[in-house]
Amino acid sequence: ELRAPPDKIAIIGAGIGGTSAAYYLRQKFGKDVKIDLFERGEVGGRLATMTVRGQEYEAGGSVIHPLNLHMKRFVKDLGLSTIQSSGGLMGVYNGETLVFEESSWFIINMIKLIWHYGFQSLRMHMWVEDILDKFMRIYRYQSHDYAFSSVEKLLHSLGGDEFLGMLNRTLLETLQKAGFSEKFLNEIVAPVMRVNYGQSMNINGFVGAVSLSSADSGLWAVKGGNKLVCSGLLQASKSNLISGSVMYIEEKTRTKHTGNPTKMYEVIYQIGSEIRSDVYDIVLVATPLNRKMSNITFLNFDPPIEEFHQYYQHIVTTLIKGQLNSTLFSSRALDKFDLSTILTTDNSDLFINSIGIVSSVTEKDNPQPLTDRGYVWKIFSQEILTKEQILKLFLSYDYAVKQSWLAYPHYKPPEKCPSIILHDRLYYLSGIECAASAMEMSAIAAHNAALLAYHRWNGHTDMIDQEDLYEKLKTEL
Ligand SMILES: Cc1cc2nc3c(=O)[nH]c(=O)nc-3n(C[C@H](O)[C@H](O)[C@H](O)COP(=O)(O)OP(=O)(O)OC[C@H]3O[C@@H](n4cnc5c(N)ncnc54)[C@H](O)[C@@H]3O)c2cc1C
Ligand SMILES: CC(C)=CCC/C(C)=C/CC/C(C)=C/CSC[C@H](N)C(=O)O
Repeated sequence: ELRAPPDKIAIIGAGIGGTSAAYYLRQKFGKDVKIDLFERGEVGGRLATMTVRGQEYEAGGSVIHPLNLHMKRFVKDLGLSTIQSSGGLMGVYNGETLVFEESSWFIINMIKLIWHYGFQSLRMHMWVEDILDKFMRIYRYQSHDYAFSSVEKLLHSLGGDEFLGMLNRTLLETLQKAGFSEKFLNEIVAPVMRVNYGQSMNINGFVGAVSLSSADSGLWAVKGGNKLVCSGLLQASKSNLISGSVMYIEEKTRTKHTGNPTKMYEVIYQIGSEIRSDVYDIVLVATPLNRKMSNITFLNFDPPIEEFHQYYQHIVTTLIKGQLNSTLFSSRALDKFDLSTILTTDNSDLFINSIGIVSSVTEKDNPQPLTDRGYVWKIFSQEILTKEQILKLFLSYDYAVKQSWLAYPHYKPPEKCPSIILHDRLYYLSGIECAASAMEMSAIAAHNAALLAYHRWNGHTDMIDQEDLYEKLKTEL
């Protein structure tokens, strides 16, 4: 039996987490609930574009895995189009030389990989596929409406103790134990961690596997920019966008129309210089809770809401239109240099994590030079590049634009993930980033939080934290 739906729900943050939460909450609670979505910056959050010579390029979250089914579903439901990310040829630079270079011939590439690393590349592919296979169980659970009250319980339901173990050990320990060689780890795995998460192989094994899955074929992006998914979900959910910054959330007792005193949440926010507030039955926080990023204070909760101190990694995205100084990486002249992405090994002397040619958000998979003076290159670095560093990388350039991010958690296993249930009807989505930060992870957390809020509202405890779900759903068929 269902209780009357809540009157009002607040969501804080209009990135992919907050907007997909609005979408799923609307599906569960129906048309009558009022959903307010608070955003202090741009809708999209870490999905954003930068403009170079009138063309837009992804500056934050850019590629989506072919098996990221929530993202795929959003694009379909919202009537958006996709673009395949081709990537081109990749090389790995160690500060002195290219230690590995892809070939455009599939067979030559295979021979090169086997020559350098034996069959480790194939073994790695199989290791990642096995993890992805288990990870995919989440779609089955969520399509049957099951929810989890913690990130650890969610991961355990997917991959049992193996997944929890991955959260508690470094990728390096996990892969060394699995028998991968130092050479393969340093020359192939570490560069993938640097381009994706700006960190070393000391990140947890789970995020390491997510990162390695980005080497699969079939990656894609949304035509016009990935952030279109967020604006589309906002519109489709018929939520009310409030362009303000949430400062406090306070527990309050209010007498509702039933005449009963009810615990509610007051959200106090700032628009320009004006402070306003409103009360809600349910609140979802869809932004990392720390002083530097969201700066939200919880008032008068008993017991108090714990403080979160997750440190987020600083990453700079720089887009440069220019002619690469290929001699920095190889003795070959520019016209013989066919790499379009250069990853780097874990070398502290290097001032970039990666550099690669990028397509605009409207181009098909084959990037074109904007003029004969060069392609647009995307560089990831730990710090803002100096003019001297840019001039080292490019023979000439005529446009540069940058964006600094507190991009993703600084992973340091063992990871203790923050609670999803912060208080009776107060939920936290972004804690899932402790396992891995990616668009799909935020969408999964959003679906889970919407289901959790719905079942807890209606007292459906049997739909929460069910053990052995995989077996149960198998026999249900
Ligand atoms: C450079 C970079 C590259 C990436 N590449 C990829 C990739 O290729 N593929 C992939 O899957 N993922 C990628 N990611 C990760 C992905 O972008 C994020 O995991 C995802 O976008 C997080 O979405 P979110 O909604 O959870 O958080 P966010 O996008 O951070 O949204 C939170 C929102 O809350 C708002 N907010 C914060 N505090 C307040 C407040 N007090 N009041 C009101 N609003 C507030 C913020 O302004 C923000 O818009 C990348 C990230 C970065 C930075
Ligand atoms: C969640 C699962 C199962 C898969 C996601 C795989 C994926 C697309 C990971 C990428 C994560 C990430 C943070 C990438 C950052 S850099 C992306 C890209 N190389 C770029 O150049 O922008």
